[in-house]
Amino acid sequence: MTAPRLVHLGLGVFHRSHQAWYTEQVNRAGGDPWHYASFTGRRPDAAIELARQDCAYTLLIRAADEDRAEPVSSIAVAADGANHQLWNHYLADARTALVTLTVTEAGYRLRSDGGLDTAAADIRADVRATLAGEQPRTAVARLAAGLRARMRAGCGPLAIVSCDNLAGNGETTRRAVLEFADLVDPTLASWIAAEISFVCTMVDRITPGVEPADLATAERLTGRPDRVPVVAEPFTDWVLAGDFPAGRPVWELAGARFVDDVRPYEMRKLFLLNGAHSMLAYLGLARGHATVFDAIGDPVCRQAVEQVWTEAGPLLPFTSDEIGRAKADLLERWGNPRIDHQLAKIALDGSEKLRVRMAPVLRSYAGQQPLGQATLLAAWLVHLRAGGQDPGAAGLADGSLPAGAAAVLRQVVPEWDDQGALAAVIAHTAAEIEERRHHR
Ligand SMILES: NC(=O)c1ccc[n+]([C@@H]2O[C@H](COP(=O)([O-])OP(=O)(O)OC[C@H]3O[C@@H](n4cnc5c(N)ncnc54)[C@H](O)[C@@H]3O)[C@@H](O)[C@H]2O)c1
Ligand SMILES: O=P(O)(O)OC[C@@H](O)[C@@H](O)[C@H](O)[C@H](O)CO
Repeated sequence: MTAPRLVHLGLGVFHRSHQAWYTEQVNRAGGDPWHYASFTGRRPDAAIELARQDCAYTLLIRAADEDRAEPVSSIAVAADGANHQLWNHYLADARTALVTLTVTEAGYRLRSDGGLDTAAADIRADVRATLAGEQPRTAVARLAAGLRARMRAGCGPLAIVSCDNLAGNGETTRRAVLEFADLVDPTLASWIAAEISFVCTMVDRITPGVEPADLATAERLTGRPDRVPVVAEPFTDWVLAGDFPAGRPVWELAGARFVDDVRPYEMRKLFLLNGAHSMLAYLGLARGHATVFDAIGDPVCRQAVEQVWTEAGPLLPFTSDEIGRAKADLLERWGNPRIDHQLAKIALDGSEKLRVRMAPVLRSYAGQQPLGQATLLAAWLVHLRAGGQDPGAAGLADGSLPAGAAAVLRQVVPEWDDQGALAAVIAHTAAEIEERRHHR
C-alpha cells in the first residue's frame, strides 16, 4: 500500500460510499494507486472500528432486488479528528495532493449571507485557541491549522474539495477558510489565497445509515466479518470543477466528470433531489412515515414534491426533457424498497439545509405565494413545533403559528421583511398539516 496522498475530514458513511469508492475503482484499474488518510469529524468511533479491520470494509450496493458486495481498501489510515498532530502531519506532507470534506452543511458555520459566522461561540473559541497556540475544533479552523502547518513546512499547493451539499461548495469553503485565517494569521490568509485551489463539486449517491442486519449480509456475501460495512444505492455521480495543482486520482475511470462550471448540475441536484428530500422528511414525518420510500408512496407527499419540482423548473438550465428524465430517475431511485433512508436524518439541521435547497427558488417568486415552497416551510415549522432538534432554529417555533411562519420565512430569506401574504399561506398550511398529523 502506498503512503496516503489524499486526506479526508468527516469520516462518515458518505465518504466511504463515494470518494473512497471512486478512489478504489482507480486503484483497481491498475493505474497509479492512491490512498486516503481519513479523519473523523467529531467522535473517534468510526476511526477506531475501521482501524480494527485495517481500514478495509465492504460497500453493499443495494439494488431493488439484491445486494452486491464490493470490497474497499483505498483508506490506508483512519484517524480520530482530535489527533491534531497526525492531521497537521499529513497536511504538511509534500506528497499530499488534496483534501476532501464531508462535514455536513452545519459543519461550515456559515452566516445567512454565506460568510463565516465569526460570532458563533465555537468559531470565537477557535480563534482564541489558535492565537494561544492550542488546537481548534471546528472544520474550518482545522483546515486553516493544517494549511498553516503546510505553509510552515514550505510545501507547495494542494486542492480542497468540499463534497457537502452546499451551493458553490468550493467557493464557500474558500471564503470561510480565508475569513478564519485572516483573523488568526493574515500571512496565512495571503498564502492560502495564492496557493490553495478550492474545487467545486456536485456529489450524489444516496447512502443511508447502516443497520445491524447489514453486518450479517456483508459477512454472508464476502465470507469475512465486517463491523463497519456501508450501504449505498447503485446510482452514483460526481461532477467537479477546479484545479488540482498537486495532481489527483483519475476519478474519471469510475465515471466522475470534470467540467468548467458545476453550477447547473449542482442546482439540479439541490433543488430537485435535496429540496424534495426535505419536503419528504418534514411532511412525511408529520404524516407518520419513517423512510423516503414510505413517504414518496403517499400521494399527498408525492403531490407536494411535484409542486416543488414545478416551481424549481424555470431556474434550471436544462431542457424540459432533461428535467423530466432527472425527475423520473429520482422516482426510480426513491422507489427502491430496500433502501432504508430515514427521514429523521434528512430532517436534521433544516435551518442550514433549507437555505441551500430552496432560497433561490423562493426568491424567484418574490411577491407571490408559491404553494410548494410554502408547504415545505409549513412542514418544517410543524416539525420544529413537534420538538424537531435544530440548534440553528432555537426559539423559532416557540410562539403562535403566524409568528412561527414569519420566523421560518425570515430564516430562509433573511432580507425579506414584507411577505405577509406568503407568511399567511405558510401559517394556514401548517395548521392543516398539524390537524391531519398522523391521521392519514
Ligand atoms: N449520506 C448521503 O446520502 C450523502 C450524499 C451526498 C452528500 N452527502 C454529504 O455528506 C455529509 C455527511 O453525510 P454522511 O451520510 O456521511 O453523514 P455521517 O453522519 O455518516 O458522517 C458525517 C461526518 O461529518 C462529521 N461532522 C458532523 N458535523 C460536523 C461538524 N460540525 N464539524 C466537523 N465534522 C462534522 C461527523 O463527525 C462525521 O464524520 C452530508 O451532510 C452531505 O453534505 C451525504
Ligand atoms: O446528507 P444531507 O444531510 O445533506 O442531506 C440528506 C439527503 O438529502 C442527502 O444525503 C441525499 O441523500 C444525498 O444528497 C443524495 O446524494
